Amino acid sequence: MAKIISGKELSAKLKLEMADEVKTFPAKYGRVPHLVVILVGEDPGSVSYVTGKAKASAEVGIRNTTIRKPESVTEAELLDIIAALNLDDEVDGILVQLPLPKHIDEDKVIAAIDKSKDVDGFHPLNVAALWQKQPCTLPCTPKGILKMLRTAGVEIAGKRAVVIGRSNIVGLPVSKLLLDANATVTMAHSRTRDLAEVTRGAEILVVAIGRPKFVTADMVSEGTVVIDVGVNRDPETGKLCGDVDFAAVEPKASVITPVPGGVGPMTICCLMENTIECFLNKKNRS
Ligand SMILES: Nc1nc(=O)c2c([nH]1)NC[C@@H]1CN(c3ccc(C(=O)N[C@@H](CCC(=O)O)C(=O)O)cc3)C=[N+]21
Repeated sequence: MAKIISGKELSAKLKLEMADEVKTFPAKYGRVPHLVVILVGEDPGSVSYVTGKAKASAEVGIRNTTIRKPESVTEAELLDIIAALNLDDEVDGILVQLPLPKHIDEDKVIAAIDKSKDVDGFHPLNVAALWQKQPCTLPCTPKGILKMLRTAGVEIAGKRAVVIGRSNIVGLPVSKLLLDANATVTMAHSRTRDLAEVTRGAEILVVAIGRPKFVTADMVSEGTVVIDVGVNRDPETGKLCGDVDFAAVEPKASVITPVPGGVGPMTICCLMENTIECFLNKKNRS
């Protein structure tokens, strides 16, 4: 039987702690932190995530503005909105929900956000700072994963960690954080030969490839710590499921995260934390 790390419970506890802190801000700083989320289009997944972010903001006492634009919005219009938010002293965090429609250059939009308001940690200057071990805003999902590992008492130093997936938002940064925590990190992906052989060597396995129930019991060794970053629809049941076949893998794992209720809520929790950090950095600069 594995120990199941509940991201839902951990994030609830952390949000309460943040709410206590945010309560003290109006007296100290004259206002609470303000997060602006930009949502383009009507994708039900994106709408649901953005709703989750607004709900968490309310719980923590963070002011949340969601700007909704139609799928047809132009890149220029989006860049104008970001430029105005960059200049607005009452805005601490800017998040552009991804993915964006194909006619918009995502990299250009992310780079347009002021680094000091980049609560996602996606800006090239934040990415560079992460890889140079300089102070930076950490991307929310990798940050949440490390928090879960620490809370569960998982020792990282010296361990063999395997990360499946090499995206800018999860695979690459979580690999870097594990490396900084002194794990020996293998970055595996869709083109890795003998993937099961590689994953069987993992003591910590982080899965972020976006394929429902991709990791099966034969790919995991007894006692492995399994972190499931997937948010997929099960093609058979239509229910939310991870990249890991939880029912099959859980009995072999020592520690495992569920979907839903695992990494997802921690991602949102870290977004709240990053918004508070950006707010405090600004207040301490002025
Ligand atoms: N600029 C940007 N920043 C992001 O952080 C970002 C993004 N774009 N685009 C999409 C991905 C995905 N993501 C999730 C956040 C929370 C849950 C989450 O809380 N999931 C719940 C279930 C939610 C449900 O029921 O649909 C859970 O796992 O328990 C999932 C996925 C953030 N992302």
